[in-house]
Amino acid sequence: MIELDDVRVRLGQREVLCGVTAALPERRVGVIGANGSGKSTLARLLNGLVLPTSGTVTVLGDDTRRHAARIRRRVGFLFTDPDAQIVMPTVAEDVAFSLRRRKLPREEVERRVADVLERYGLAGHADHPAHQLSGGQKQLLALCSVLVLEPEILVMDEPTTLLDLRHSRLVADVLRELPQQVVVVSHDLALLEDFDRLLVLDEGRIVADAAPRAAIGHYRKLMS
Ligand SMILES: Nc1ncnc2c1ncn2[C@@H]1O[C@H](COP(=O)(O)OP(=O)(O)OP(=O)(O)O)[C@@H](O)[C@H]1O
Repeated sequence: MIELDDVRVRLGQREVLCGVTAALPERRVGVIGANGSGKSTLARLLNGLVLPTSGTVTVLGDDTRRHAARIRRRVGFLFTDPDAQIVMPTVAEDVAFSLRRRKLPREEVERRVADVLERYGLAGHADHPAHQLSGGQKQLLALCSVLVLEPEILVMDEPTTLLDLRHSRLVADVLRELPQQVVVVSHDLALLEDFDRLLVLDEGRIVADAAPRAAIGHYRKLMS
């Protein structure tokens, strides 16, 4: 469960979020809105990467201001730019690196890494240099590196930007099947159309909060 209570975020001179309140128990929540409306900032609030200037963000019962480390362990975050997330030379090493703090036996790490790479179509690239993957493959690798940790909540900031139609569908299928709660910021309306709930942001405020059809209708009107 995620709860935002009158959250304001000021970055520099700018009020980026201006009093956002929402309780989000649904399994799949999407966030849409114009460029610069505050979507990424909202996403980053959910794992404590951004702290509210005022108001509170409560995730899995913890206030992000007080329990940032614990929240970061429980909330996986996928950035738009996978290069920001790739840290090791090869694909398999990069996924294994995510597990370094779990102190698992080497065979267990290898098994989990192989499983997740197989699941997302990267098994054939396990020993390839991570930076030589295509943009879409890098995005899948970043997803593997987050999911291997089995986070309780997954937050994704524009996860399909670099993906072709086939891989976008793969991500949509993954999101449909993942047991954990997911919050996805996206301009890819097709990805979100069967979500449980969509928030529409405009100039730092929630201007619509509804099922996808109604929320996307509101967003289209806003953009026309
Ligand atoms: N560190 C910062 N300092 C000052 N302003 C910032 C900072 N980070 C973001 N902003 C501003 O906050 C506003 C909201 O940014 P945010 O990235 O949350 O929007 P967004 O809805 O995700 O946009 P997009 O769809 O373009 O990714 C923008 O006007 C941006 O310029």
